[in-house]
Amino acid sequence: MKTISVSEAKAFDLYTMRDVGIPSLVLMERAALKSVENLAQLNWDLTHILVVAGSGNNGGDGIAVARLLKIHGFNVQLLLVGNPEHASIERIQQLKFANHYGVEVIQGGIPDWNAYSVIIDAIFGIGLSRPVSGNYQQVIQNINDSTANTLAIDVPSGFSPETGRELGIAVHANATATFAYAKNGMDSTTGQAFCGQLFVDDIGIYDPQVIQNLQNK
Ligand SMILES: NC(=O)C1=CN([C@@H]2O[C@H](COP(=O)(O)OP(=O)(O)OC[C@H]3O[C@@H](n4cnc5c(N)ncnc54)[C@H](O)[C@@H]3O)[C@@H](O)[C@H]2O)[C@@H](O)CC1
Ligand SMILES: [K+]
Repeated sequence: MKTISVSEAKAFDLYTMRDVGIPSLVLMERAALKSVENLAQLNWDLTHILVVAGSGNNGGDGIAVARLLKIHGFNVQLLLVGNPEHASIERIQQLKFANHYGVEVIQGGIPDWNAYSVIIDAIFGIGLSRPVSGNYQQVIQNINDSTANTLAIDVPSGFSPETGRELGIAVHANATATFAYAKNGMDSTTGQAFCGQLFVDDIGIYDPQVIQNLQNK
């Protein structure tokens, strides 16, 4: 299985948005569509879904997933974590889209984490850059302690694709929908323990070398 580093993943994202010109939101929508497709393939009990969204683009992916699930009539709720002042542009836009569809955003804490049959982990993706602490740590602990099945978006939050281990604490996902290519460390035994069943989803982001080869054909 081809695996890439975080810097490669970021470089491929940038190449796709800047050199190819596919907008970030388009990639985000494709990531959300694929994640919902993966969720449908898992045959899990989908009666009560919680999406936990961070303040970056991983959170943006998660909010888009919540919107799609809402449109399809699922009982889905959204918990926003992180500082809204630091929210990325796309994450703000995704919340606007979700509000248009009336996606329920939970204010305050979660009374019972075991009330959910599925938790979607969209806290951190490849932007994780330091050990998880504070409220994030508590939320990830709650996710791991809950009886729900967990689907991680792109990377289990807190898992470092650089080291293949957790940075402080990481989500133990039952499944992970990663985009473009598997990330380094995901194919190690620890990586598999954190990712669970791995889906590698094509969302239109490719290694530039692959594109060069096509152009030279
Ligand atoms: N436009 C794009 O680049 C795309 C990005 N995508 C998604 O966006 C993700 C990357 O998004 P971002 O780069 O916004 O980063 P993340 O959403 O992974 O992380 C959010 C922010 O958390 C902060 N952070 C990092 N470690 C932390 C810690 N330990 N405690 C507290 N805060 C911490 C960082 O400032 C980071 O920007 C990917 O994993 C993927 O899910 C996909 O939608 C594909 C398109
Ligand atoms: K995640």
